Amino acid sequence: MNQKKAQGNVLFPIFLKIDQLQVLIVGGGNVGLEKLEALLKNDPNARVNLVGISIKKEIVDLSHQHPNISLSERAFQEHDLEGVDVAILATADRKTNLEIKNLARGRRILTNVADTPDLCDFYLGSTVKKGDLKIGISTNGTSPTFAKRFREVLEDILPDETNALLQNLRGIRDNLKGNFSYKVKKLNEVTSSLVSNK
Ligand SMILES: C[C@@]1(CC(=O)O)c2cc3[nH]c(cc4nc(cc5[nH]c(cc(n2)[C@H]1CCC(=O)O)[C@@](C)(CC(=O)O)[C@@H]5CCC(=O)O)C(CC(=O)O)=C4CCC(=O)O)c(CCC(=O)O)c3CC(=O)O
Ligand SMILES: NC(=O)C1=CN([C@@H]2O[C@H](COP(=O)(O)OP(=O)(O)OC[C@H]3O[C@@H](n4cnc5c(N)ncnc54)[C@H](O)[C@@H]3O)[C@@H](O)[C@H]2O)C=CC1
Repeated sequence: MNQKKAQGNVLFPIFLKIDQLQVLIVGGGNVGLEKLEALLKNDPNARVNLVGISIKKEIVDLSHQHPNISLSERAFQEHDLEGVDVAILATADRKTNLEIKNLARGRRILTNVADTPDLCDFYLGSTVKKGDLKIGISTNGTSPTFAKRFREVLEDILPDETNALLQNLRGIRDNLKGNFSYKVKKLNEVTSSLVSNK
């Protein structure tokens, strides 16, 4: 058995500011569209350039609604990687994906190759959002369908007031005077009822 699978999920989660980073998507088909939608669902101001020999109408429509999306309807060219922080490869051609992945690696660009876990530097996850709260779900590539279903469960059970609670806590946090450990103690006190009524 693969050593990584034996250890469980060793992926390190981070939350990216994709309105400040430049994302490249290569491929303008169904998967390119899905990945673009995933980015825009998280941040409508995501900065994305999408390159595809042909580009689906739905992608063109999205680009009209989002000022930070640019489209290049042509084959990928190496200069498309200039200034790119994160790349998502979604052409239907494994060889093309591999070639672009190697060029991206040479530039130390973090790359996701749809459908090809072996070539990915990172995986996309399912995400749940309630105002300022965001939960990322990863199954280590084991079952994206589980990630999707679990997202739906969390979306159902998290009350809409979750964000109001977060904002109240922000208000308390902003008004607390004192050193770090005092603040931790106070914030633990006011939130203790969230965990003690089991
Ligand atoms: C490794 C990973 C790499 C990556 O793409 O980043 C990957 C890989 C693969 N996906 C495949 C298939 C499907 N992927 C989905 C859906 C999602 N896939 C996503 C992420 C990931 N998919 C990464 C791991 C995430 C994790 O750790 O769980 C989500 C979470 C995020 C997103 O893509 O935005 C999004 C749900 C978003 C949501 O709704 O919340 C569905 C379900 C559906 O569409 O309804 C199916 C069909 C059913 C099935 O196969 O399960 C296949 C086989 C392809 C084939 O057989 O041809 C592979 C390749 C392989 O496993 O070898
Ligand atoms: N991980 C995932 O979630 C999934 C991944 N996939 C895989 O993703 C790949 C793409 O699938 P689809 O979008 O459905 O295919 P598609 O055929 O609809 O789209 C492929 C796109 O890539 C473009 N393309 C091809 N060569 C190119 C090049 N050299 N430069 C720029 N653009 C180029 C085409 O013009 C087209 O827009 C397939 O290999 C599929 O198996 C499929 C389903 C799920």
